[in-house]
Amino acid sequence: MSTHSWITLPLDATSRESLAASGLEYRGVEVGSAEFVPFIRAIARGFLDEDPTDEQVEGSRERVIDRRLTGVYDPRAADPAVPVATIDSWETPLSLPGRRTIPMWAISGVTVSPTRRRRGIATAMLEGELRTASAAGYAIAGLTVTEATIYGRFGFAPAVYSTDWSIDTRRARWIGPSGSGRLDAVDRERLLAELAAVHERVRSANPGDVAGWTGLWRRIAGLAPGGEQRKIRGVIHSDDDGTVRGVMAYSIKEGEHDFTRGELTVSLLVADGPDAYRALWRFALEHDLIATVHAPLRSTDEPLRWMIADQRGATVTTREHGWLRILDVPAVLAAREYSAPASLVLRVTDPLGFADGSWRLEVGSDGAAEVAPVADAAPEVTLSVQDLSAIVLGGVRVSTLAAAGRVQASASALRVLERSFASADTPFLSLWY
Ligand SMILES: CC(=O)SCCNC(=O)CCNC(=O)[C@H](O)C(C)(C)COP(=O)(O)OP(=O)(O)OC[C@H]1O[C@@H](n2cnc3c(N)ncnc32)[C@H](O)[C@@H]1OP(=O)(O)O
Repeated sequence: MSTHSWITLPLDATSRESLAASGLEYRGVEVGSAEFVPFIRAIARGFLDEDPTDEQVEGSRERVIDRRLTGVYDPRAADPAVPVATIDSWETPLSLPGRRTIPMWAISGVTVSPTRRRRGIATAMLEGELRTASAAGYAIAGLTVTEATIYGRFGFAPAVYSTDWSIDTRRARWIGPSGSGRLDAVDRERLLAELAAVHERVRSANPGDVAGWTGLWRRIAGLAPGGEQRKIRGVIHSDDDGTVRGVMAYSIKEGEHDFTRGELTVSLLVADGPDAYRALWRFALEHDLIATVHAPLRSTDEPLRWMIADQRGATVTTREHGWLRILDVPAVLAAREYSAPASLVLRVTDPLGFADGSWRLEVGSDGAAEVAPVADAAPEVTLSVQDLSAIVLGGVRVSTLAAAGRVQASASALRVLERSFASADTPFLSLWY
């Protein structure tokens, strides 16, 4: 059984009391306990999934083995063993500009029963998570979302955007350079191992990325129970020395009335270097009988755009994806690397208090920052914790937020902040967590 320190942290007393005032119990759930099965069934109900089979419930033990599971129970409910609300959380390294990482409090599995919605249960759980994380010394929290309307009120903001690609293969036509190395089809067990290994090697170069986990790799590799897992196929790219440099999990939908109109969906493509990146994309785009390639959750800055003859052959939609919430301003700002010197006082507003205050940011020519609270200096930049969380990876420009009326600063302060916060690596999060 897992013994990670975050799993055994006490439940937040304020949330426990506020839920108790409504007759609800706030309880931790152990993965090995009898409460686990109804907990997983409640999550499935909350996410509008089918009621999971026993095999799927068992499979999900591995998915959440490292997580802190918390349920809200109503003793008067028809079945009081089924929580009326769920949430799970765990520590994961968050990649920051400069190939640094910081421990992040990741949150997932937020559901409230449709019979108990809009009574403040999610608020109690989320504020409880933030207080627990902050008290335990976590400087930042993060999540990916079902709806972009839920988490702003808790201080979260999108810091990583993603793109979904739909490529007409004949029109787009591959014109990229060929690289060295070779491609091999692999079975799903090997696919799982290579997805985990290559992603682990490259994630620090992608600000906003987090560590994967076994249950995730099993699902992406087609080894989780249920669904259309047997459709998943895998291909790896090895360099001339035989080292695996890239891996792609994909599935194919056969053309129904015309065999040449098949569709290939890239569920995950991870490349450690340009040769693997090129070879895997070329494999997808030049696959026989494939008219359309779908690739969700790609970067906003894919070199692929420049490797096709007709950029309009690819329909690319952009969406917010990775949401962050700063809890400790000095710790987060000092953890990343900066692109240019800066000396500014930032006034950060935070209705929940964690990040509220005035902070002097001093960035030296070495790209390192020192951050300290200041009591009496006039702020040069005033922004909310949401806005600071949005810009912290360098993927959202502070001048964009200022133009949107969200950040107040002089033009010169904005320029300094923007140059300093720019990241050489584009933020990229290829996973849902
Ligand atoms: C990280 C993740 O797990 S993302 C997954 C989120 N979960 C889902 O999408 C599953 C389906 N939805 C649900 O289970 C619930 O509707 C939840 C969890 C989103 C919200 O739970 P509730 O207990 O109803 O939220 P709660 O009552 O605390 O609402 C707090 C505030 O958020 C607002 N709110 C809640 N849900 C939404 C929403 N989906 N869109 C917009 N506003 C919302 C409420 O109106 C309320 O606003 P107010 O404070 O101004 O009155």
